[in-house]
Amino acid sequence: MTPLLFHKYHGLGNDYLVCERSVAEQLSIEQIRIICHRHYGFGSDGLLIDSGDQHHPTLRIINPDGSEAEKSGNGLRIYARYLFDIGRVGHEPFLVRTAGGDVHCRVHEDPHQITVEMGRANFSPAALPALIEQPEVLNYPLKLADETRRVSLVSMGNPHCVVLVDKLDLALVHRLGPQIENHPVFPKRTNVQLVEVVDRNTLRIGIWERGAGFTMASGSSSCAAASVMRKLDRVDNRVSVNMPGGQLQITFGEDFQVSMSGPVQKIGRLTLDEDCFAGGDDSCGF
Ligand SMILES: N[C@H](CCC[C@H](N)C(=O)O)C(=O)O
Repeated sequence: MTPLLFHKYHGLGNDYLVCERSVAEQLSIEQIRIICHRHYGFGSDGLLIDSGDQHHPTLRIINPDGSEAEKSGNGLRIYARYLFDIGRVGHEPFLVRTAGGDVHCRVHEDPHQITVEMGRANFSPAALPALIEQPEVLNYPLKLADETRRVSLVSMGNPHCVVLVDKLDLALVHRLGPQIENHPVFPKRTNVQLVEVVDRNTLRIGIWERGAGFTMASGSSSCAAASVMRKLDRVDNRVSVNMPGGQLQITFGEDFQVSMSGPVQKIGRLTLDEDCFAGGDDSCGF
C-alpha cells in the first residue's frame, strides 16, 4: 500500500481532507467513512479527490456518510488552494470539472482568498431532483412530521431546500434538517438551509448538509440561500452570507450566474496508518 497522504484544509470551519486519485483508489467507501469520522479517523466534513490530470483539474467530493456530491463551494475553494500549493496553478483563473458542472476558480494574490464562479442557480425542481410537478418551487408548503414548512428549491449542481425564517434558530436547523434532507420528495436527498434576511445585502443562515449533517459553513448553501432570496427580491446583487463559521461574499451576474468569494486555511499534512482500519465495531451500542 503506497503511503496514504492527505492534506487537511478548512473553509470557515467546513473542513475537508484532500488526496490524490491513486490514494482514493486504494480505499473502500467504508474506509473513507472511517477516515472522516471525528473519533475513529482524522475527522472531516468530507473527502476531496484530485481526479483530473495535469491539465484538466477534476474534483470528486465524498460526504462523510460515503455518498458522492455533485459540487461543493468550500470544497472547490479548498481544491483551488491545494492546486496552488502544489504548484499546478498560479493566480490565473482556471477551469475545474465537477459532476455538477464546470466552474472557474481564481486564487487571489493573498492565497487565503479564493473566488469560484459557481454556475447558474437552477430553480427547476427536476434539477435537484424533486418530485414536484411545477416549473419552479418557491414558498411551497412541504408537509413534515409535525408541521408544514414553506420551502424554496434551487440546484447549484447539488440540491438545496431553503426555508425562510424570521429569526435564525440553530436548534431548529437540527430539528428540521434531517426531516427535510431525507424527505421522500427528494429522491437523491437534499441540503437544507434556514435563512434569516438581515437586510438587502446580508443573510444569516444555518446549514444541514446532505450526507454530513450540521456544518459550520457551506459554499453551495450560501449560493443557494442567496439565490432564492434574490429570486424572491429580498436581496440585491451583492450579498454577505453569515454562518456560524464566518462569512462568504456572493455576487450575481446575468441570469443568476453566481460568484462566491471567501477564505481557505491549510491545517496540515496527514499520513494514515493502516492500523486505523484494524478495529472491528468495539462500540457497546449505546
Ligand atoms: N454535502 C453536500 C456537498 C458539500 C457542500 C458544502 N460543504 C459546500 O461547501 O458547498 C452535498 O451532498 O451536496
